[in-house]
Amino acid sequence: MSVNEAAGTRPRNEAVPGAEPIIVVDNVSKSFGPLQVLHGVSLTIERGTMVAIVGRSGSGKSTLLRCMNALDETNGGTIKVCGNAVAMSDRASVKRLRTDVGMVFQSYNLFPHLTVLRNITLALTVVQKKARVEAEKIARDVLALVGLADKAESYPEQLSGGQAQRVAIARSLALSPKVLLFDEVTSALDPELTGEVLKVMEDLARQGMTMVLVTHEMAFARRLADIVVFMHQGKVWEAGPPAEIFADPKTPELRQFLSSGL
Ligand SMILES: Nc1ncnc2c1ncn2[C@@H]1O[C@H](COP(=O)(O)OP(=O)(O)OP(=O)(O)O)[C@@H](O)[C@H]1O
Repeated sequence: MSVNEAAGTRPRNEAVPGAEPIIVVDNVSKSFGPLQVLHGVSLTIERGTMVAIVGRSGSGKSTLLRCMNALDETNGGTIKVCGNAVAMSDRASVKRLRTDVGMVFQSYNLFPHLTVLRNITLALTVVQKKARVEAEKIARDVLALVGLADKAESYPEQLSGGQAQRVAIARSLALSPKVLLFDEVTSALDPELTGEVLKVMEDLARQGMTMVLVTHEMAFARRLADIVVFMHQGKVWEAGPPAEIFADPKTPELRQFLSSGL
């Protein structure tokens, strides 16, 4: 099953001819009380690309991602997702955003009393009003996509952390999002489980899914991201293809970040 047929399979780190912007962040600021966390952030994310946001702890990476998905309100600037202006106060805009964007968090947020299959079909039947048979077909398809076809009847407590995170990814995929946001999805996992989640993300990227990830997995970003965004003190400090960002950092802040091994 292809997650984004229009983009198709292609090698990573290659520009998509005629790519269209899916997310446009323009001069966005965000404060929590007196603490200003984002300072005039601008960023364009094109369809079919993987963008990795990296930077030190507290540099505003997760806040930016949450603003893109209307989980945090901006204080200035604009964000458009699939042409839709994001505004937490506008219910229609948030509803549209929820169909266009899937988000996967560090914590898997699975319902413990529901099987894996029901965890995935829930939104399909309740939100998308699909018939149960159709919802289960979709759920089984996405479970196969993340390599967990045999876990449909399991309960979350019977899964490893890596499997639970793959179910969380499958649950997002089931809703056919146009873009997937990943917020440090491997940070809570042991190193041996991290690899299986990254493998699923790699497969999605190779199939052309538009993905934005906040990550500390620098080797993954270097190998697979089309664009790496380095955030520092609430600003986009440097952004570009991995070959530029990793091999030819322009600022001492990025050089220091890369050499710190984070
Ligand atoms: N809901 C909130 N209320 C108050 N302060 C917040 C809130 N969310 C984030 N912050 C603060 O905003 C700053 C940026 O946080 P953010 O989580 O965006 O950073 P980050 O770069 O993602 O860090 P990490 O890599 O540690 O997750 C931090 O100082 C954090 O304490």
